[in-house]
Amino acid sequence: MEDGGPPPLFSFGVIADIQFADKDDGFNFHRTRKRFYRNSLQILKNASRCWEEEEEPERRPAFILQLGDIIDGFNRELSASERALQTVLDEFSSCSAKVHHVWGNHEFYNFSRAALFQSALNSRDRGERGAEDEGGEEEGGGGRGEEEEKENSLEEVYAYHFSPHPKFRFIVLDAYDLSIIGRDKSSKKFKQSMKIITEHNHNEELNEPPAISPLESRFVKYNGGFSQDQLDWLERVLTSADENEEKVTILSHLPVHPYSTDPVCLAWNYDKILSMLQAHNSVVCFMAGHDHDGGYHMDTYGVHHLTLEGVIETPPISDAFGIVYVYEDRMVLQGRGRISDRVLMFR
Ligand SMILES: Nc1ccn([C@@H]2O[C@H](COP(=O)(O)OP(=O)(O)OC[C@H](O)CO)[C@@H](O)[C@H]2O)c(=O)n1
Repeated sequence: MEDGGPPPLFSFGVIADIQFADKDDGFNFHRTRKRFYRNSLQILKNASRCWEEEEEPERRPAFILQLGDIIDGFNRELSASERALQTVLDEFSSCSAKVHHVWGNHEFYNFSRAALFQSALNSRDRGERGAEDEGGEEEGGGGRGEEEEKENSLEEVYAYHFSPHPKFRFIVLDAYDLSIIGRDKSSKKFKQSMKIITEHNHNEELNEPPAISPLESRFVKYNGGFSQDQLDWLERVLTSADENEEKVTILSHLPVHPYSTDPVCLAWNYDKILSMLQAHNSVVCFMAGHDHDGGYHMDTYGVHHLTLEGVIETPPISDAFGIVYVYEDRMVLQGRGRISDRVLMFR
């Protein structure tokens, strides 16, 4: 694809739901899909090799997007979370590009939110602007008390943005900002999240989807949503991107368009974020993981919703990763294995 034309402006690698565990193959909850826990590392090796093989500087990934669920929750019960994470990170480090990590449900099965902030999975650089830097507070903050500091740390959001090339911006979102996994039970956000989920899901087991309608099925414990603070921050970042005529790609573990995924994998308040994306001309693409079958939809506003097929449910004869080549007017996804090639024209 694109042979003989001008080189891209820059390129990046994509991969989702690696869910590595040093464990024999198994199945998803309903035993409809096989999960290849060990082979997922082999697919990551294939990806690293492929990303490193690119020789032309503009085609070599400038960065990698890891869309969440880097190791499987089973590691927790095997007391192997740290070891498994290190194994996967070692594999990523054989690749010279910086990895931007998105957090998914399996991150929270293995680690507390506080531990994640301290870990290598916090890929936000010092220079990158995050949600708490742009909260609209007066400079100096007015001298917060100890209690307020404690409360704020419980409410922390893992969301930031970066610009790898003039006029292009990538935004990492925290889709488990509102969630009953990963939030401290004493936090306001946990209580708010419990209220949201129990208003919609009356099952004793909150991982069991409500059967009222396909869209309502998203109110499960293994999903989450975006707090109003995070949405307000995103609104400000997108307004600034519109003014600067940037092209914005948003990254989240959870998809937000019902046609880009099985609705059971949607973010709880997908509708709020969707209308915001559609109102900002700068937004060109929303990338997610979580639904291991993958999905794609270009909405009526021309925003591309790409849900990447998960490594964990990819049989050893195949692959699941890609390289995206970015041009002035489009992004060209070259997929490997079960990920399809796609041309994503900018609106
Ligand atoms: N009906 C269900 C479904 C799941 N569970 C339990 O919920 C946890 C998370 O499920 P799991 O399928 O492992 O989550 P993934 O993020 O790997 O996959 C998301 C989508 O399924 C991909 O398409 C787990 O503990 C299940 O046992 C449940 O109790 N009841």
